[in-house]
Amino acid sequence: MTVKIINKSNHQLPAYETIASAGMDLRANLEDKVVLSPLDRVIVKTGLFIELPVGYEAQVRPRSGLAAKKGITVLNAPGTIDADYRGEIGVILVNLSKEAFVINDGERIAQLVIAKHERAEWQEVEVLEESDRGEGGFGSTGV
Ligand SMILES: O=c1ccn([C@H]2C[C@H](O)[C@@H](COP(=O)(O)OP(=O)(O)OP(=O)(O)O)O2)c(=O)[nH]1
Repeated sequence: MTVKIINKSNHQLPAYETIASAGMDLRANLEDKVVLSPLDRVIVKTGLFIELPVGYEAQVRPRSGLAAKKGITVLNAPGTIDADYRGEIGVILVNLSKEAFVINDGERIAQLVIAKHERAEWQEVEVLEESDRGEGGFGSTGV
């Protein structure tokens, strides 16, 4: 599929032909580096703006390497980019390690996955059909 994108960042988009993975890496678009203290969070701008067709969303997901090696993840993962959003894509990073983390301009901080989603037409009713599980949840079957 084709998705319109405006790139106001200092960095080039990856060439489509070279992307075999589900996610396109998102790079930090910063004038100065940002120091993220332990348990601190920050919205990192990407300089990217997209226009998705209705029925699609984009998900901002963590990178496993940053998470495993540095304890850096996306706080609201997966962040949702709505089809009608025309603003700049931001990444909410949180530092779950015990050391400060430096985010440099151009650093690959997250990845963006385009996904189709259902559009539900909510049918308001008084009763829901019974099921084996019923209202049990949150560990009702044991830990
Ligand atoms: O990680 C994210 C999450 C959201 N957004 C942008 C795109 C999205 O379409 C918009 C709103 O996101 P969301 O619906 O998650 O935010 P909200 O807290 O419900 O705010 P709003 O009242 O703006 O909908 O913010 C991002 O740039 N990055």
